[in-house]
Amino acid sequence: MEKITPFTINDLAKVTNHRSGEIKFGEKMITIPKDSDALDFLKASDAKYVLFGIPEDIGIRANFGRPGAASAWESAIKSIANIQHNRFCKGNQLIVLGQLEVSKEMKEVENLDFNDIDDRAKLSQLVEQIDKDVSHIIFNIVKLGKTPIIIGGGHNNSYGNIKGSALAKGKSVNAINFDAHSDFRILEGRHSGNGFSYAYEEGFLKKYFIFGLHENYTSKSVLDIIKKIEDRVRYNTYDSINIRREKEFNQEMEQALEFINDDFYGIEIDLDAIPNIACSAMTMSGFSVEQLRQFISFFAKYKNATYLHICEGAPDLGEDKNNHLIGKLIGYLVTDFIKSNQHIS
Ligand SMILES: N=CN[C@@H](CCC(=O)O)C(=O)O
Repeated sequence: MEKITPFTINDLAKVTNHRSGEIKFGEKMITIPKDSDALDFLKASDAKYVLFGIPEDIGIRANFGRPGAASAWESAIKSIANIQHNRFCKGNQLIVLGQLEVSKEMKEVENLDFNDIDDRAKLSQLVEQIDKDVSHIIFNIVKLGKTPIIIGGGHNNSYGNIKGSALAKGKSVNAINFDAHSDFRILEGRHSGNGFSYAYEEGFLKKYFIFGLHENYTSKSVLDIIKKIEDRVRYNTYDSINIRREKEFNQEMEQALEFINDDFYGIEIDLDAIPNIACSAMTMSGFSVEQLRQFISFFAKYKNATYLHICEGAPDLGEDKNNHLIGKLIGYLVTDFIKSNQHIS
């Protein structure tokens, strides 16, 4: 776990806005004490959820996307620290582990150009390095029986989440992905558009359900590939649910659950499925924030739910005056997950 920059009690105090008569998450969340071994501390702690940030957008750069997702972690932790600790949700269920140390890599990619073949190869190599670190950290958290809540970063990190979970569980795992895109693109070198196809190909991902694909942004070749493996990879489309109303949102969630709930599963949330959220692939059409919150609440309430990953939000691509909103949204999603999951032992 040497690639983690811990989030200290002082860091937490700095982002918590104290108000008399109120108790904020930042006053109750648990941090790893200085000089203590993170794994030993996690093992001894009663808290079930481990919050971990991945402040990178290298996978997005390697996918010809718009950088900015590296800023989501800072925005999210500031918002989460200021959620009220009360009877509905308690801050002391959360251990703030810290963030993946990627500052050197982020510096290295600053001037790389996707259109240059050598630069592109370099970007993919760095994504592979991040994959190793993420899978190692997720492996350790899941192995201890804890539930990681991961704030990205690009959707390339689905690979490390799935691999780490599979290694910890000793078998391949399932995933449900709330996303406008399949991220099941060809194995052309790692980037944010092929985390699931690499995890599938390498035997870490067993069954995969993509919830709410945007028909306009899914290629014929990906649709053809998925069709051939429909015993293991299924999807529905946003257009068929919310536009043409051929399918019903709640029934679709039930069907997706039936598909993935035969084993451990990860919950993957790509914020580019939600309209007007600053993201690399920002959209004006998609499921509402309420539908996303209901989705997380629904899939979190089963014992097979192994982790939550929220990614691709990019406050740095948003309006200056309201760049706290993505963090605030992530705060809602994190607490929706915990509220629904906390009763499972
Ligand atoms: N994680 C996002 N993946 C999408 C991005 C699409 C885009 O940049 O337009 C994909 O590769 O399909």
